[in-house]
Amino acid sequence: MATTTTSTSSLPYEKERRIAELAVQRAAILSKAVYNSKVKGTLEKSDNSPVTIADFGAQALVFASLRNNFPDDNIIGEEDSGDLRSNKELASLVFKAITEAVYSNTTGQSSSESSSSNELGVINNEAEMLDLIDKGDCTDSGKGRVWALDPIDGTKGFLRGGQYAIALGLLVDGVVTVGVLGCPNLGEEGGVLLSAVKGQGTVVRPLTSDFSTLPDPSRVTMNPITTTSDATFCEGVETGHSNHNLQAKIAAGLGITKPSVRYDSQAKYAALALGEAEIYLRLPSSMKYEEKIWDHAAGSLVVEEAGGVAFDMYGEKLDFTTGRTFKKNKGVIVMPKAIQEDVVRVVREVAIEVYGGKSSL
Ligand SMILES: Nc1ncnc2c1ncn2[C@@H]1O[C@H](COP(=O)(O)OS(=O)(=O)O)[C@@H](OP(=O)(O)O)[C@H]1O
Ligand SMILES: [Mg+2]
Ligand SMILES: [Mg+2]
Ligand SMILES: [Mg+2]
Repeated sequence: MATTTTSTSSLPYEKERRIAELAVQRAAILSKAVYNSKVKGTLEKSDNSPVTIADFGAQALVFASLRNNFPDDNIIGEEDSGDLRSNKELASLVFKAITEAVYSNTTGQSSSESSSSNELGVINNEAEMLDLIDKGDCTDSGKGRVWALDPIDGTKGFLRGGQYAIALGLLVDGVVTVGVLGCPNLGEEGGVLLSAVKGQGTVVRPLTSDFSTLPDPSRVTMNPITTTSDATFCEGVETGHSNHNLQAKIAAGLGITKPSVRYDSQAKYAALALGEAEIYLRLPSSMKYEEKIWDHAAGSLVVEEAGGVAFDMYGEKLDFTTGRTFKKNKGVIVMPKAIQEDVVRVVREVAIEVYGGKSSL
């Protein structure tokens, strides 16, 4: 990892970055508390994917911070309160988890929390929590300021003690302008918090258990490789989310022989920004699946500001203007700028051969 210390001064989107970092850090503290408790409250959603107390609680906490500081902004969030309104017992467990992890005196964090809780927003009761969770129902991502939140990305990874991320991005007229990724199981003990503002680079800090503190940032840049055969892939763990056989074919085309790093969630983007790997490939297992914008907003900016690019599998820019899901993109490839031509050429050829051209979308 290449790091240099940066200094802070008044910059565009400074407040957005700071509030987003603190909000993600607070949600990370909650997620760790849920992981360490016996009750995870896991439910299966209609698409057969899991959701837990940590997903609902993190969404409520981050939205409390956004509503408190940027009340006019729109929000897109992965979760809604439907499953909690029909399961009062689970709703109470989510509120209890938030209260114990964030507001209770027993955590030893109450003094720092009380000084920052006004700024980060307080959730007073269960009804307020349920209403907050539903603030993420925006469907238009293309105009004005819209936050995109994945409260727990990689819920399966979270449940098995693997990688997961709390991912928050701010779109301004459909362009990702601020991106924050909290990765509690990545890098150093306690995890890392990465953030980027468009045009200002990417920084990393340790995630702390102190609600009001952001440790000093260090600048991060992707590994400056210039030859594809020097690259390591970062791939998903879940075989159903990405076509790993095709990825092997692409590896051969690029001369890549090193074993892939396998992580759940947007921790893959973080791994690239931190120099643990160089190429992230996500080829669709089904052309019917539309990628969610909250699975890529924060991560794509974190990588781009560290010297990379994020495209679809046809080598075109990710278009975040199409609502809650990508309608004009299939598959995602991420790499350092220096090798983008070679990677795009090889992936595009395979994509056209296997899935058909872009006109088939
Ligand atoms: N079929 C299919 N194809 C592609 N993606 C899917 C699919 N089904 C689910 N999802 C989304 O994958 C998100 C988790 O992605 P991961 O990066 O952790 O998966 S993987 O490890 O790379 O396979 C996961 O995010 P979370 O629900 O936040 O965990 C889903 O939004
Ligand atoms: Mg999910
Ligand atoms: Mg996700
Ligand atoms: Mg999620």
